[in-house]
Amino acid sequence: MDGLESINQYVLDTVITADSNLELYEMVDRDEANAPLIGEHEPATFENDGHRISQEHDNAPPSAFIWALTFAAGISGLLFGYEYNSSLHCVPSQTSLTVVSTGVISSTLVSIGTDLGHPLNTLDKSLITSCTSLGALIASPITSILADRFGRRAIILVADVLFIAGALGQAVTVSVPGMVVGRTVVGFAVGGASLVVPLYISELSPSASRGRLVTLSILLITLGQVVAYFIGYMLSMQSGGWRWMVGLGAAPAVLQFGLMLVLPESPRWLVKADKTQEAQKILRKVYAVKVDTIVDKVLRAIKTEIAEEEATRDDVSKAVSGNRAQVWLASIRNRSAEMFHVGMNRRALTIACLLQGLQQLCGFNSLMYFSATIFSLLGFYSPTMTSLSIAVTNFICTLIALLIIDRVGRRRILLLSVPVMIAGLIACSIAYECLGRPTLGAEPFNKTMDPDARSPWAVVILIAMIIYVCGYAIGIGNIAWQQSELFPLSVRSLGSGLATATNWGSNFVVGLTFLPMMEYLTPAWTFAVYALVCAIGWMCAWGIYPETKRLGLEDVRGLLKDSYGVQESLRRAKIRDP
Ligand SMILES: O[C@H]1[C@H](O)[C@@H](O)[C@H](O)[C@@H](O)[C@H]1O
Repeated sequence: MDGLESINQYVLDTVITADSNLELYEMVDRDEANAPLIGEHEPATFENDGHRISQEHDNAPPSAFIWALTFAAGISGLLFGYEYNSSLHCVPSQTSLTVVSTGVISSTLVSIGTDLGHPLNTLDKSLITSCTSLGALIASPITSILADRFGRRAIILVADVLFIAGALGQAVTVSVPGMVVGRTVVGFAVGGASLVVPLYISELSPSASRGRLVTLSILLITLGQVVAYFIGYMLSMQSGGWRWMVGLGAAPAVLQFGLMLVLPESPRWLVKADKTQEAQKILRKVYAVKVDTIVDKVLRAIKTEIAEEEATRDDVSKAVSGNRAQVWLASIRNRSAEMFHVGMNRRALTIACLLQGLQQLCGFNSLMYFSATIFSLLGFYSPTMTSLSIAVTNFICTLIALLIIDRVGRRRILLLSVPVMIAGLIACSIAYECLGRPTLGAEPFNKTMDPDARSPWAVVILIAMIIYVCGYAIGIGNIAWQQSELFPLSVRSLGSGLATATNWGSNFVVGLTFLPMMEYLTPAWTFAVYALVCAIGWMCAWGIYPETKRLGLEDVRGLLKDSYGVQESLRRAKIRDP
């Protein structure tokens, strides 16, 4: 047995023979902290008993407790999808493109009309539709800091209160400023929840089902979007139906608030907050085990990670003194410095921002929100139903992603699905071109087509859009939200917050540029630009996104220590999944 093997053996022995007595963890000293963790750094560990233990556990299905917890936390996703979509159903968009289509059956299902004191002008409409994304953009980095200080669960509870206040505020408002305030409050809730829910779920999930469980919360976003269509459609005949539409968002938030009161905090956050006993209790429920071997292993890995982080922090940052606020501010400064100065954290941030940027800059949301308009311009009899097919496809394909993500792997799914998106976009672009510029080109882009004169190319566009949505939903639509697993505990919340802000920032940019691009660049070129964005994103992901399926959260950082670890991750994935 050489030196390395004996260290591994030592680690294994400690893990295998450890009883549940937590004093063991108080013994984590520097030497132990330096030893490679099971599954980390050294390939040899994958062939020994440690791997067997972890595989046995890995293959066990997630416990009923963790499914229930994920559903409860995922209600935020439902709210995110529903609330975000509902404003787009209530407010006609600001350009002639939609104004014309409202005359047909438009994406504007339940219109505000003059209910806010006067007919909405362009500025009102822009403010109402954009303040939610802006609120989310501001809230996500701030929330990331608060989630470290107060815990993940506390943030979900606060987000629920904001969802309720924002939804009710919008439902009763009689003025445009009131609506803008309501939507901004909802934006804060969406920003906070979209960051913290995947973070909370990934910190609670067993490694082997982490991908699936995080994807469940994304599935609920897509369900929220479908529900928004249905409710909008059902309320479209009633005057003031929009008030019900936005106000209904409060109901799931009340339910989630109640559920979250009885659900536990993230065990990783608890260990960091020196509440190891509590963390151990939660992990036992998560893994549904009577014997503590796996629970001990996970706890030990978390403790070791924290010990390693402490050891690498310089003395100046450790020696912060002053009142509580000063210490807190200093710790935020230190964490930000750690985020950007430590290579492994910087690499994690680059990957996470790349994926979130790609998720939005590929144009998906604008295409989805304006699909009814586009379909009415293309001469479909029922554009609302046609665009509902897009939302339903998004939901079904996210469900497929949920079923395969932990088996096929994030990287592989992403690299296979982005080309499908590109194919769909190029087909859309060509079909628009073939449809002929005089009808849908730069000048009369907003001219509605007579259904009887509908060209077969319109059907090609519908099919191509569905292909694009399939690629999106199976891949980047949910893979970007696996972001939290890339970061070590000390910067996990901050890193996820910055990546989430990249998502909302890009969402905002696409929202602003989509319609001008459609009008001035023509639809064909707009689709071509999105295809180019996807191609660039694919190349970057191919170069820097490692495979993380089934790796423990504490193991992922080992991959990014000295490089992006793509080759190493593929080698490990092969060993884990021969
Ligand atoms: O992951 C979600 C999901 O794919 C939604 O359908 C989309 O609207 C969101 O922007 C995205 O973040």
